[in-house]
Amino acid sequence: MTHATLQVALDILELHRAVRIAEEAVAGGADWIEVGTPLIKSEGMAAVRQIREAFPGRVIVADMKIADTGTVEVEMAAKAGANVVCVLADADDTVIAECVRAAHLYGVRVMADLINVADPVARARDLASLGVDIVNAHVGIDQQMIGKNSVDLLRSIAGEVSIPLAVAGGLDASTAAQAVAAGADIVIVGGWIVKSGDVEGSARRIREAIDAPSIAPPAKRSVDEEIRGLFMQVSAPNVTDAMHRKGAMNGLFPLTFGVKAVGPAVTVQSFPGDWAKPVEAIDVCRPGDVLVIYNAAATHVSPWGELATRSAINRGVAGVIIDGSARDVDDIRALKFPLFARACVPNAGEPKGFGEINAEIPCCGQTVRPGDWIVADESGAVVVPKERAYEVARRALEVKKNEERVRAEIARGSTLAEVQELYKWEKK
Ligand SMILES: O=C(CO)[C@H](O)[C@H](O)COP(=O)(O)O
Repeated sequence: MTHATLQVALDILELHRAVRIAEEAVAGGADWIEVGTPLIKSEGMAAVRQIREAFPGRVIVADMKIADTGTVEVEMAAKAGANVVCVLADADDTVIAECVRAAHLYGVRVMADLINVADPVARARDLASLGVDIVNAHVGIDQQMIGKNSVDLLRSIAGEVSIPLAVAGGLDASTAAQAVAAGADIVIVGGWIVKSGDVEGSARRIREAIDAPSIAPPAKRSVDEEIRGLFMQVSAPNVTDAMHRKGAMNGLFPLTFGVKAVGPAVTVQSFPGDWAKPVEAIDVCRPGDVLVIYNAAATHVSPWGELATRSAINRGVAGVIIDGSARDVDDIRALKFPLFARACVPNAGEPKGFGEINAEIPCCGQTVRPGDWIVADESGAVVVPKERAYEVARRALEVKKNEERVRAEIARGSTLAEVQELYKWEKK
């Protein structure tokens, strides 16, 4: 049976939470405890000291990401209680050599982090010959958001060096198992454990996956299917958080409840009272599209009603957003069709045929182009530029994951200000 080491990465800012989370992760089966770079930046070597005190018998890893002054940084981490100290693989050879010398002096090991290295195979060989103890096939959190994969990186270096291999970057139970099958000796997991609402249970699932890896081939999905799958898991607030509080449409209300609209936009430029283009646009939609209609914010006349909704359902339209009004809201609610508008008013207008389908439009304070992604729920609607849709969807899932652990801590009696140490982080 394989026994890879499970290293939990404490990538959080608050030391009091880090100790508790580490206890739960160890109870779930984590072997090594990493004091993550964000925790070191937030709390300094006090974090390494405190984790060492709390876990006297454990291997403690200090993710210093050393780029310069190798001796000083290895020394401070070792003296604080670390057994393994991390250096950037891309640091100059002089830095790596200094780290190795200092590590020998203080009886600790050096792990080199391949994040962003141009030629990982060649660099892994150099690192081994420079005396590094462990090479880490690491894809950073920002790189994960654009689809880079740490198991692919691990596969590229497996068998190229004889020192132990670690792997890190967005791993969950399934990818951790793949990593062990690909040759990982040390599996490093951050977010999937430490941001979880059930840290112990998540660590246990990873432990079981790496101890008895059963590898199901990942299902092949198009990028659009992946984006939709990700957006379906998150809320409109998660998405705007992921976009640094941008993208939200103003003045828009959900007119139907308990339903959500996710999909690429088909846009309509129309004029108050003229419902021809909004209705013609239904026939342009593919299943899963969201119809986004600019109707000049009119609140005295509706370009959309029940019959249009029934047509849209036939085409598989995922929802409708109107910078204007809608009518027949009672019937549309009964159809459970996602509809968002500024107002409801019973007046229809005339099908005159002015306007345009699939042109760039303004909508409730945002610009929407055909193919931009829409995520709309009872909090409102967010538009995501199509070029960033995958990245924003991944980041939105990170936002959601971050909230899981915070929610669990509030459920245990903490307040939000306590969990996030709000006073400490106020801008000075
Ligand atoms: O070093 C790191 C980020 O630079 C993380 O510790 C590492 O990526 C593991 O965390 P996650 O599983 O959340 O990716």
